[in-house]
Amino acid sequence: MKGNSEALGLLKTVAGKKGLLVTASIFTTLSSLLQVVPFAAVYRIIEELLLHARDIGGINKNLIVQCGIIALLSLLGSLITLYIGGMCSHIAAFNILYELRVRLSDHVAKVPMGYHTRTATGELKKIIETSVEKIEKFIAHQLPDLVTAVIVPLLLLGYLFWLDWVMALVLLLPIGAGFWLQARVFGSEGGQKAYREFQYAVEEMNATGVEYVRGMPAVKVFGIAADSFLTFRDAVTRYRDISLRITNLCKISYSLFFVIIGSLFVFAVPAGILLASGEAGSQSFAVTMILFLLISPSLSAPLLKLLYLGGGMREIVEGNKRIEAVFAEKPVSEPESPRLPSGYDIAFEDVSFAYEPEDSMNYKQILSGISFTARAGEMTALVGPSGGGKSTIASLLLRFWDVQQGRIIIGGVPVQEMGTEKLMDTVSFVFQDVHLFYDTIEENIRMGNTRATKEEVIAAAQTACCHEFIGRLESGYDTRIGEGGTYLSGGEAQRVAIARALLKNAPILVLDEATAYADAENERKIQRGLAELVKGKTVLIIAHRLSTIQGAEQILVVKQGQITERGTHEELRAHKGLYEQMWQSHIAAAKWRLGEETKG
Ligand SMILES: Nc1ncnc2c1ncn2[C@@H]1O[C@H](COP(=O)(O)OP(=O)(O)OP(=O)(O)O)[C@@H](O)[C@H]1O
Repeated sequence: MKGNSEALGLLKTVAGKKGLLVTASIFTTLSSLLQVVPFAAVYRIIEELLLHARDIGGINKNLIVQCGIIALLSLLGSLITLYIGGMCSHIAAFNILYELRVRLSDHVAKVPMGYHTRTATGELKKIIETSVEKIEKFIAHQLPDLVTAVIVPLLLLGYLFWLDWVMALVLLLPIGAGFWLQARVFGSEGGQKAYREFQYAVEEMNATGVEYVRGMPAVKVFGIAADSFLTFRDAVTRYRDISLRITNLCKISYSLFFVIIGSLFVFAVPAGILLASGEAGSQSFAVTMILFLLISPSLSAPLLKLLYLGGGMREIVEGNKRIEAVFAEKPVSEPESPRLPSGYDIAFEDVSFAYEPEDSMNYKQILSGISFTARAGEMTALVGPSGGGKSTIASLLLRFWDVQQGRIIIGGVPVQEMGTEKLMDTVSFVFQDVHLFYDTIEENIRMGNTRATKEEVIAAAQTACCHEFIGRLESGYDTRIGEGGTYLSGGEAQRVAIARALLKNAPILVLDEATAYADAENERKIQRGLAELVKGKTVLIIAHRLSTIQGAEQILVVKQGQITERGTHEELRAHKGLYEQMWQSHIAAAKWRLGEETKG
């Protein structure tokens, strides 16, 4: 049943280009049929030659020329039909590939963030790249090859049976034995399990390899050599072990298959001699014998191809299973008729949340009973110890995850009922770790609003204090990030993100304040950009430096998933709780920094 549904999934993938694929199959079949015609022509020529062996002059030359022309034209026709079939299958394949990649990328952008946290980047990359690529290989190359590899031997065998069924049966026996040996290994439970393990080992090696390369700074800083990077090394070791196991498993059946199928004529010879002894002198038998010897190698080639195609098929069925698994991942739910918010107040009502489901081993309650209102046009700051749940609160507003209990409401409408598009239009997010895409600076800023003109992009960059450093780059706004060693400093990247958000101009702004870029000049510029950005918006800021949020209308202290204190800066200081302790540490740190600076 399971195998069937996988095959069905595969068929579904290719069904979209049915017309082209049927045309490809018809032309490839036609090409296979035409490949057999020269054998019939050769048969007629040999027959004619033997018939007049003692009387060369009596040979019907016209017949021989006709047969030769037929053989040539058939070969030419076979090539042309193969070309047309190949073109159709390639056009179908690249279109399917394109559609599949677009559908996959759209889908992965719609699934909850939980999926991305669970799934290694390398694994997803392999699915979108390699598994999809294999489908192209299958449709464009293997499907026509498969048609040829099945039809040509069937036709040739049919022809041989028609010529001499006993000798054809002698040839069929080793072919049957060869395939039986293969099926015994790869059809067995052990063989299939080994193959599945092999696929997982390849995937794991891919995923850990990507992580290893991405983690190169840590690898270098801590002096971790490739050999001691345990997960990657383990994955490579597992890949080697399973590859050796599979080689061991199929070495006998593979060698026997190769030897038997590759030397079919060897079986035709003794059978022919044995049969000939009964009909010595029969001319037609001699012709048949010669033809058997001629056709046997042509029979071997497509059968050997079938062996490779079998391996390819297994790979794409496995790859397709993974593609199906990505599609099976449920996207974030969308309302049937999205509702528009009537304002931009944010309200968290008794929100509780855990990243893992309750029955999971890793279950941990992250937020419990969070309730607050962030008013439109005001700044609400989230402060508190590391790991308290501040970023989690912010990401729930964007529906990176859905809450398990309670509601998050914007302008009177629960976020689930707004629809993702409207929600994303309503909220801007400036992350602590800014992600810049491999594109020009201009396009990186324009991501905030794809319809913005160049002038608007420049105006946003000016307000966010980026214009100056962009002007210093050789290609200005056309500089491609990551190309020719052009990378931005943390502070510069943060200002590009502010420019993006300015361009988007959404009424709600979530800011994850950067902690790392503390040099005074950068800090001043970031603050200037931010001051412009927050004007008139509902601002939810995750603050690490309390000085930046002193003026906030509301400060929420989040500790161990709960709001433990709330109020303005003055109210919280007067309360003399955790906020006051944090404030004192902040003052002390600021004094220490000032001391260091004056010393320097
Ligand atoms: N994707 C995730 N999957 C599982 N657990 C997570 C995930 N992200 C965060 N957590 C856990 O949730 C808890 C709250 O983390 P969160 O990042 O919200 O805290 P925070 O207050 O923003 O911390 P910081 O100030 O250090 O950024 C932590 O225990 C963290 O380990």
